[in-house]
Formats: sequence, C-alpha cells, structure tokens
Amino acid sequence: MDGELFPRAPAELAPGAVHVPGWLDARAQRDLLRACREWARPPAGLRTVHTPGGGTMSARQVCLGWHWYPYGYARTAVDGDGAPVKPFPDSLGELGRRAVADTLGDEAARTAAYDIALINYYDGDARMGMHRDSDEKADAPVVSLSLGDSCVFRFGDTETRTGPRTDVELRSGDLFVFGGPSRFAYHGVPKVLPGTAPPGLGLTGRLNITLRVSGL
Ligand SMILES: O=C(O)CCC(=O)C(=O)O
Ligand SMILES: [Fe+2]
Repeated sequence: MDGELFPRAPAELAPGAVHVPGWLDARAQRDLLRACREWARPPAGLRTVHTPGGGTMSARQVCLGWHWYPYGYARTAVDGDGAPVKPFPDSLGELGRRAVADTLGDEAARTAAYDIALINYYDGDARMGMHRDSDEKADAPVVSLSLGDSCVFRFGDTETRTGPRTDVELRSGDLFVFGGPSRFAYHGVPKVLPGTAPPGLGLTGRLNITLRVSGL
C-alpha cells in the first residue's frame, strides 16, 4: 500500500514460496476487480461449491480456462449451471509469467503456460481449510493475487495438514507465488479481516485469484 509507515518487504517463506506485498498498484487492482465482476456473471459464473463429503465451501468461486470441482477439472461447470467455462485470457497468462519472473526468475517463468484461473470470493466469515492444490497435472508455480479485505494466509509444509506453518497477512494487491519445492505445500485462509480493503477500491470482502498450469 502506498504511504505505509513501515513498508512491507518481499519475503521468502520457504524455498519457492515468495510473498510480494503491494505487487499490484491501485490501478491494476481496480482493473482486475472490474474483470472479476464480469467473470462472476452467469453463465458459468460465481457459484457455491459443495464437497463430496456433504460440506459447503464458504468461499464462492468462479473459474476460467478449466472448471475446478472437488476434485478435478472439467470444460463445463459440471457442479454449477453446466455451461462452458469462460476462456482463460492472455492478459492473465502474461500477468502470471511476470509474477513468476519477479519472484522465482526468468527461467521458471519461461515454461509456465498458465491456462487456469480460480477466483474465490470471501465474505467476512468465509475461510478456506488447509489443503494442497493437487488436481493439476503440472508442477508450474501457483500465482496468487489478492484484492479487497486482508486475510491471514497460512502456509505449511508439503507433508501434513497439521505440520509446521507460517501465517502471513495478505492485503489487497499482494502477490504470493508457490513453486518448486513448495508447489504442493499445504495452505489455507483461517481468517478474513473485514473492513480492511482499500477505501478507493470499492470491494466489500476479499477476492483471491490463483493462476495455475493444468497440464491437461
Ligand atoms: O484465498 C487464498 O488466498 C488461497 C486460495 C486457495 O488456496 C485456492 O484457491 O486453492
Ligand atoms: Fe489452494
């Protein structure tokens, strides 16, 4: 955020897991939010996700490129309205490669052909339990961008859901990349911090966009 008293510095939480505060400026955040609002519209728009065990995810979701459902990918919103998933835009692919180049280097970025975006919307009570992003058939880094309210993002190890973990606050405009030895690390969002979005953005709640390579 501009004008912060103590600027937050980029940090590597684990090998291949890098947090860059304020990576998107206010303009880029507004543009991405506007696009998310379009993508969230039906058909194949924002939906509530139900898990096979009978649970309901509190974060609602829209997908681009490939439709994620628990636990796989499809070309249509198989657990929603059944419509074809919206295309993955080139602009997000570029953004993903730039994010990887800035955090993990040009070589990692060169091979990352992003083709999936999962966009999660969190209201003040929403959370996401510890999980691994493991339905992709490729090991390219996951690129995560946050908009709106801050959250506590919990990043663990690759072994168990309950292993050692680090909590970081992700704020609007922050980038978090996890690749290499951290690509299949457990992570989650235990808490959103309501009312912390930048006043000028015009978003109540939190959006997180993850860019992924499907390998499909
Ligand atoms: O909201 C976040 O920061 C994380 C989202 C996430 O882990 C996912 O979509 O798989
Ligand atoms: Fe995830």
